[in-house]
Amino acid sequence: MPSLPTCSALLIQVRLQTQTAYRGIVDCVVKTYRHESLLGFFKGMSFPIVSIAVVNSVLFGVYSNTLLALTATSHQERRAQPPSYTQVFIAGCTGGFLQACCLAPFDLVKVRLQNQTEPRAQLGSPPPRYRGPVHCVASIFREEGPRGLFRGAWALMLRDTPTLGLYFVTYEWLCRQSTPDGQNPSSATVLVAGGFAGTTSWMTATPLDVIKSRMQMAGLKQREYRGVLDCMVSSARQEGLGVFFRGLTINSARAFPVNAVTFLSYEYLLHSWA
Ligand SMILES: C[N+](C)(C)CCCC[C@H](N)C(=O)O
Repeated sequence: MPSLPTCSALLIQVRLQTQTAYRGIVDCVVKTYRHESLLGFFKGMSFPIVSIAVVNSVLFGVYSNTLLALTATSHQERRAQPPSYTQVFIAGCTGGFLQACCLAPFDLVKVRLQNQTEPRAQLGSPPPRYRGPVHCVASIFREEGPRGLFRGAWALMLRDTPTLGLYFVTYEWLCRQSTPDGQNPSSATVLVAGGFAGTTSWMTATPLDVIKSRMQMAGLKQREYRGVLDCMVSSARQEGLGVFFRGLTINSARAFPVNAVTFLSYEYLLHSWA
């Protein structure tokens, strides 16, 4: 997960969405590398390494337990009596909503650190605003209050609730399309269906992802927004409708391999524990 391609994709996505200094993906990569060296691409990634495990357990745990409650069929019986897509969607939305609550403060810290463009500490150069994740949490707490740690949380919940519903529906649908009735999907099917589920979900999530990142940066140097709607309207007025698609390419490309592996691990764990 914390590989160079993954970290760079996440960093570039956030910078393209919240800063106007870059002309596109390549320009952002070049400027980051020149100014901050290879290490610059890993900025803000130490917290996500911890939070990914927590957040994914909440998402998949809540999803499968909600499905269990809705259908009253255990995981083993599920291939013979598959849940309806509405049930899958509701369970996905529930998982998405609760994972967003856990993700909010971690994601805020990640975005703030990723947006620091200062090169690594050099003698005589002014230090960056945040020295690291813990210092970042403490500074936000001090400067913006405890609620400051949940800046952008509403936008995050709006982004994740429906799009994670769609995530599980896409996955289930693709698996059922390519698997004979009553059988378990093959590993190849799981990888492809998981990949497409990630890409579809990220494509639909991108407009609100831009708004979420901008709201997380507000309170620092950028202007304050009155809410999600205000941020949408003023971003679109100033930069045109294209603003809602910033980071789309990079989000969807990164999502394929990441979610292919995520679903393969999920299916593997379900079968080895059930
Ligand atoms: C809902 N939204 C599209 C935002 C995320 C869905 C996929 C989550 C996964 N951990 C990933 O990072 O790709």
